[in-house]
Amino acid sequence: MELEFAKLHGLGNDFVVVDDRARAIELTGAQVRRLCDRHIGVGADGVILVRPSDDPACAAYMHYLNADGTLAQMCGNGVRCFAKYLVDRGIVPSDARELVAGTLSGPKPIGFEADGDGRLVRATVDMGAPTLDPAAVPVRAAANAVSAQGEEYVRDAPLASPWGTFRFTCVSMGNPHAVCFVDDWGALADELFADSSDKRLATFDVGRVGAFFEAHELFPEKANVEFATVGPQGLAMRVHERGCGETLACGTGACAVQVAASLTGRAGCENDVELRGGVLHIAWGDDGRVRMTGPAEESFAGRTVVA
Ligand SMILES: N[C@H](CCC[C@H](N)C(=O)O)C(=O)O
Repeated sequence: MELEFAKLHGLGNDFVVVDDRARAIELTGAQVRRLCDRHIGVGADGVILVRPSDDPACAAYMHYLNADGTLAQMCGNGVRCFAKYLVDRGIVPSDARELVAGTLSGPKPIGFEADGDGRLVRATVDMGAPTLDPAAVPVRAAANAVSAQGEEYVRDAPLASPWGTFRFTCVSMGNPHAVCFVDDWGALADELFADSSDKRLATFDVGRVGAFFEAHELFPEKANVEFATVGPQGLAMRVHERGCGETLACGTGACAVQVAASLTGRAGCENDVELRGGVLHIAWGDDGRVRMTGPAEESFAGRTVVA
């Protein structure tokens, strides 16, 4: 099958975007994996199919597939790229300055800035309210689920691993996240985010450690795994994504880190979140909704064949 595609990214979290408004494309897991392969395919962290929405309020529907071919409920960087795809191609007028994206985790209102050529530059996505109920994240209830603001959630749950015990706070942004703050690791926190040649950095492989917890029995639908720290400039994180591996950025992950930092008293409700690919601004509002602001860029467009 021949596919026309556009390659877009949000802070280096990159996607193959395909216009499927004709609702004519069904990709197998093998086809998605081939498209995302960085040697024999286009190369990406995921595939976005732009589909018609059943909801008249939505400009279109984002069907998101991870690089391993699995379906995901939401993609924060992806939905900004999805909006850019719609605006840059005139599917949504650039002077509209807002649109609603349909997603598996519900409609997401998006406000955007366009440049003089009518191309989307930055967007603020209303990601909705986080879900903390363990059964809904989902995460198997852990002994240390604590009540906070009348809610039960999994807070700093200790999980053993070959590399030591990590404590996770579990949040859903439509998709499951396990957030570990390394602030109590002292020096390792700095090395985790520095390009240190220190041997401990070599042994602490975010991808390897993340993969261990991604598939942990505590997470029935697996989990996106974030390692974060709190600094004077705000929050910093690295992420191992479910169905993908370590990525340069993760929008829902940055939202989950912000929520977990606030819940556990480590930070206020609005921060810059530094990722390897750049900075997102995340605000958890008084209305309980999380808003994410960041860029979206198009790298190239092309045509490819998937068997
Ligand atoms: N791997 C995620 C989906 C992509 C999320 C990420 N790319 C983002 O920007 O939110 C999952 O399986 O839930």
